[in-house]
Amino acid sequence: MSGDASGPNAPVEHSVGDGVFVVGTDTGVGKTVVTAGLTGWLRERGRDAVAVKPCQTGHPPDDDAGVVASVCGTDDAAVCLRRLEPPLAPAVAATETGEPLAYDDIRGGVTDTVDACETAVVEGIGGLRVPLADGKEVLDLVADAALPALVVARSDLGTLNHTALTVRALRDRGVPVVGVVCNQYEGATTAERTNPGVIERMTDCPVWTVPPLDTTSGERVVDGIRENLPASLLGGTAE
Ligand SMILES: Nc1ncnc2c1ncn2[C@@H]1O[C@H](COP(=O)(O)OP(=O)(O)OP(=O)(O)O)[C@@H](O)[C@H]1O
Ligand SMILES: C[C@H](N)[C@H](N)CCCCCC(=O)O
Ligand SMILES: [Mg+2]
Repeated sequence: MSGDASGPNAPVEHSVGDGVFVVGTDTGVGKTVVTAGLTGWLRERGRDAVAVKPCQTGHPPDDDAGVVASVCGTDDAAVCLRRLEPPLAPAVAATETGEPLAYDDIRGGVTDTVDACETAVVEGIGGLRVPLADGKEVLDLVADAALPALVVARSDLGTLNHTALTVRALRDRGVPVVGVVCNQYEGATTAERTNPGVIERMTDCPVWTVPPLDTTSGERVVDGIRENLPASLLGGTAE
């Protein structure tokens, strides 16, 4: 694996078998693509895996649960607990529209869904410090969900800072970090090629790279996650 990243066969300290919170260093880094591919991979292994979007803003056109359902070929693979139209942080979107948005309702919906399925793949909203509701942020929901976190990051210059800050914030709240995915990795620059190894040394996390994928094909998205993340990540009797 180029970039000194951990290989697809690397052992992991934390698996996603009992659920995982897919968090990002920012909005638009690839949380949904990774969530969709991981959920599809778990389901093809026979796991009762369901992706959970706690609150979708910018809806429509943004529809992360719909993307996961399309990749997995079934609406049963994803659930969206709340939708808001403004393409903003949830707390800001709710203020703009005057709609009520209660943190306890969001947290309760997430924990209910986590309890109701074998493997919940919960996707964050933007990055960790995004205002969610009632003065709480996405990071509070991650901590309350009591799941390990998988961090999705950009691969290019600038990601060292964002990724190290994100991992530090998770660990300061006692959230185990499964690893880091450097997404849309092409290795086209010295920064890209060195970033995975530097992130591993900065965070003591395994780092995997996922290349640009054909996101028009659900199969290619699942293939792209299965081929670049370790099977040990799935936990249980992963082959
Ligand atoms: N590995 C990849 N290969 C090709 N395109 C990708 C890849 N990862 C993400 N994308 C594209 O980049 C854009 C942003 O990805 P995505 O929607 O997954 O980000 P996100 O972190 O979930 O964003 P948000 O914060 O809005 O939920 C999308 O158009 C997606 O199809
Ligand atoms: C609109 C789209 N659904 C995005 N996921 C919303 C992300 C809010 C990010 C807020 C911020 O960090 O400035
Ligand atoms: Mg998303």
